[in-house]
Amino acid sequence: MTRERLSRRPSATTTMSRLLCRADVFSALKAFCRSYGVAGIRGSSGPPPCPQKVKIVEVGPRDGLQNEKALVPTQVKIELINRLARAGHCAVEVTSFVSPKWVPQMADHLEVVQGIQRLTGVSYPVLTPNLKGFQAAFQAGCKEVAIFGAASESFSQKNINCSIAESLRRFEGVVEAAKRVGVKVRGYVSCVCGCPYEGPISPRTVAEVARTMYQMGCYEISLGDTIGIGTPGSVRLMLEEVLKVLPADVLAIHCHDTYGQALPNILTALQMGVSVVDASVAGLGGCPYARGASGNVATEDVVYMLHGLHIETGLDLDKLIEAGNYICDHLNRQNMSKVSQAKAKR
Ligand SMILES: CC(C)(COP(=O)([O-])OP(=O)([O-])OC[C@H]1O[C@@H](n2cnc3c(N)ncnc32)[C@H](O)[C@@H]1OP(=O)([O-])[O-])[C@@H](O)C(=O)NCCC(=O)NCCSC(=O)C[C@@](C)(O)CC(=O)[O-]
Repeated sequence: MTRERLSRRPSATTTMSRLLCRADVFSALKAFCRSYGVAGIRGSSGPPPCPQKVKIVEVGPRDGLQNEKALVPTQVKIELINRLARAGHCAVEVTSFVSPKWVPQMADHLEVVQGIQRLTGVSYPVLTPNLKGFQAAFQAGCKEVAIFGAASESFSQKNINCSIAESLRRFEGVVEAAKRVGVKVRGYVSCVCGCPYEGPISPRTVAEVARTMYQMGCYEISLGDTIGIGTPGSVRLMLEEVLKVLPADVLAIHCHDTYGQALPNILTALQMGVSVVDASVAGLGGCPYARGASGNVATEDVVYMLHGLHIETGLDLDKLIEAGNYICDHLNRQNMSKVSQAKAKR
């Protein structure tokens, strides 16, 4: 070994202090992981139990656009949906068959479902709050619908103008009608980590509403942190309760990013066995009846994280970014995806 290389070697004391320093950081990380129940730091509790494949349900054209102030032209919505399907999505939620007085942005639901180019293997669910919405969606050729309930009484009243119990009665009618004609039904439960009107929501209520909707006949229950208030800690507590009554493989997680917690919350759900994630291209979104709700987690950011974890999504990130930029150009608004922003600067 040359003198120069020898002189670059750290002394035994330096090496020891570096190791000690690393040991401190490592045990701090392990303590953090234990207290927040995050597996995956080697030496704590083994490798992260994340699924190898994750299904992403793209909700941008519905959840993303329902809150836009200016009406988005129908042709732009159709082009967005087609681009999202071509990016590799297997599920794109396209619109809502709700009252146009309540959500004017979704009033063109019929034109949207009839205008899109349907790709084989892709499902195009729509929201239906009641039988009227279901019948219109079915007549328009929809093969999958979603009913949307809540774990908060106040939110249920504000969003669909009825109590939780009444909403469940209405949903029963929708699910029965759907079963008769072979239409698949997905269920949403909103406010699973908190409500904009009531504050904290009991995980037991979330579990109860989720179980009732599943037993009714929904094939999957999407748990919505409507105002993005959850943290990995509260998401874990909520999921622990839901997992007492439903298996992880019938659950999806639906996170808004109001407090910047969406990605860690999703990771927590994945580590608890959930393998379906709702996301919205370019981070569009918010609920018109949830004051303070910001956009959903950006699909591009979820895909970047999942691919970084070697988890398959079937999505082409570049095409997704192009779809996000396409809609942001039309809306004349900033793309909220951190990944798209970073790539734009390179
Ligand atoms: C549920 C209703 C209709 C009740 O609203 P209502 O006023 O109680 O309904 P109604 O039965 O008394 O009827 C009133 C009028 O609405 C019409 N109507 C009745 N039903 C329909 C229908 N399906 N489609 C079209 N029109 C309908 C009906 O025909 C009548 O028309 P009018 O006689 O006045 O001309 C209303 O509250 C509504 O449309 N709410 C939708 C709210 C909404 O879409 N919110 C956003 C989606 S939820 C969300 O974003 C959260 C989620 C899913 O992403 C997950 C998360 O983040 O947590």
